[in-house]
Amino acid sequence: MTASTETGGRWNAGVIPYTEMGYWRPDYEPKDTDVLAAFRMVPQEGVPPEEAGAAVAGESSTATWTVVWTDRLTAHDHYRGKCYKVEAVPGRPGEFIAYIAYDLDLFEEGSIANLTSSIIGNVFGFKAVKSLRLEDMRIPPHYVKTFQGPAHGVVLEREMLNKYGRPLLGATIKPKLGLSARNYGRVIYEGLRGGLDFTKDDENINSQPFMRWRDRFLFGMEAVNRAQAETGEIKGHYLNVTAATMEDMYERAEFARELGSVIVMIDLTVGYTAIQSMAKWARKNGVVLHLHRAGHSTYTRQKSHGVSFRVVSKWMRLAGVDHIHAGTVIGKLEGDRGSVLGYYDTLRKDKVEPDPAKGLYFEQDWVSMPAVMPVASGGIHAGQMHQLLDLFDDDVILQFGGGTIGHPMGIAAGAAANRVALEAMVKARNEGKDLLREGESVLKAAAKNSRELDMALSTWGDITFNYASTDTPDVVATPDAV
Ligand SMILES: O=C(COP(=O)(O)O)[C@H](O)[C@H](O)COP(=O)(O)O
Ligand SMILES: [Mg+2]
Repeated sequence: MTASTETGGRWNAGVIPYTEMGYWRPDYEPKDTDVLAAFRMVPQEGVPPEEAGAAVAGESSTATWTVVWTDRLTAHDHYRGKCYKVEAVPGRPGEFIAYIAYDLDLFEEGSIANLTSSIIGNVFGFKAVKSLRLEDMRIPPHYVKTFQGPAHGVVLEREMLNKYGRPLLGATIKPKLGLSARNYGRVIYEGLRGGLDFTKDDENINSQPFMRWRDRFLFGMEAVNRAQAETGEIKGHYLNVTAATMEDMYERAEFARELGSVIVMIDLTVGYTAIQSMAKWARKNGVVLHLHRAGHSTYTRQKSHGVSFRVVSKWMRLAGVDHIHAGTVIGKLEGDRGSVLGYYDTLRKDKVEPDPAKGLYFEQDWVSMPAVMPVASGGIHAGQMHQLLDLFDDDVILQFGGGTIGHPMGIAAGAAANRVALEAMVKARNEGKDLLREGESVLKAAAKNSRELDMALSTWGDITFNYASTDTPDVVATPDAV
């Protein structure tokens, strides 16, 4: 391979191509213990795809831009990332998928920070590629087993809550910012007594001048306790403990636990190490850990550059969260059906098969690591209950912020509308009804006995966020069958 030295200086003119440094290995058979990655790449003009793939493999493992004296002081072939296949993406000229295998020895056990510093450390700024997207990874069981995984997981969470056989219901308190702690507590109480299982702080509620965290926790837990006493059900409010330092986060989480909260919340913005620390704290203290994926769209939304959310989902299951926002398909935020269902499979199944329609490139065996409860949230309402149950089945939290707190009859009525719609739909599903064909009539029949649901349907029944579907589906490449 000499083409990359003939590119007039655009890429590595005059230096040894990565293909010749041992990073292009079409003969290589990935081992069961290898970490595998599928990168979508658009090579720079004049850079052959094999050279671009080899460059990505090199920079994400051992290489620098030239051969160094010290290479031979290591078991170099063992440590090199190996690009073993490059495939053109059908119908997308100039786009390729590079498959790279990394030996397990390249990674520290149980560390997302270390895994990501390797795989996405420098390569996304590399001149060999115009753009690069990490589409999927295969984490071998040997590496999976070095992570704690979800603090509790779906099965244990249901035991803690004593709630089975249906999705859980939640709501994000709105307006996002500005409520005083006492009024905030009132909204929580109304939502929970009306029929929700959970209410939730929003991603940007931390400890602002209008409501400090301690007051939010006190009024919030008073509301939870009152609603529990009244309904006889276990309820929770996700107390967001996101803060500037680990010390602050631990202090807030400890206080939440002392007040008897079953759940605390963090944002993805706190970083991988902080997430892993909080997952350990959550398991040790018997408190469910909710993760809001705040900030993810900055690098997950573009289809040609960044990191797919299916990879972030994998990292977060390893890191140990119990809940993660994973999309709605039919709500206000982007996410095509195939890809979103792929995220849900990644979070919930024990063995995930490769599936091009869901953007899943590799088989992923979680070797009994507990499942993460996905959260469908963002612009959904009671009128979509049949679609939501059909899409996501039982192990999901359906979260309605505006769709509870915007109800014309009040917050408790908004919560009741969601609970009635959900229970009617679960019953219909259990009786064998086809949710997509018969769901709307089931909802209308249930609304005859519920003024709250009737009002929700007449207020929001016709709302569909069609503009969400203008996003390009996230699925185009042929998946690898390893
Ligand atoms: O505040 C909301 C939803 O409010 P509402 O229900 O009023 O639209 C959440 O932050 C979004 O769900 C985040 O998005 P995602 O869940 O996709 O990460
Ligand atoms: Mg929000």
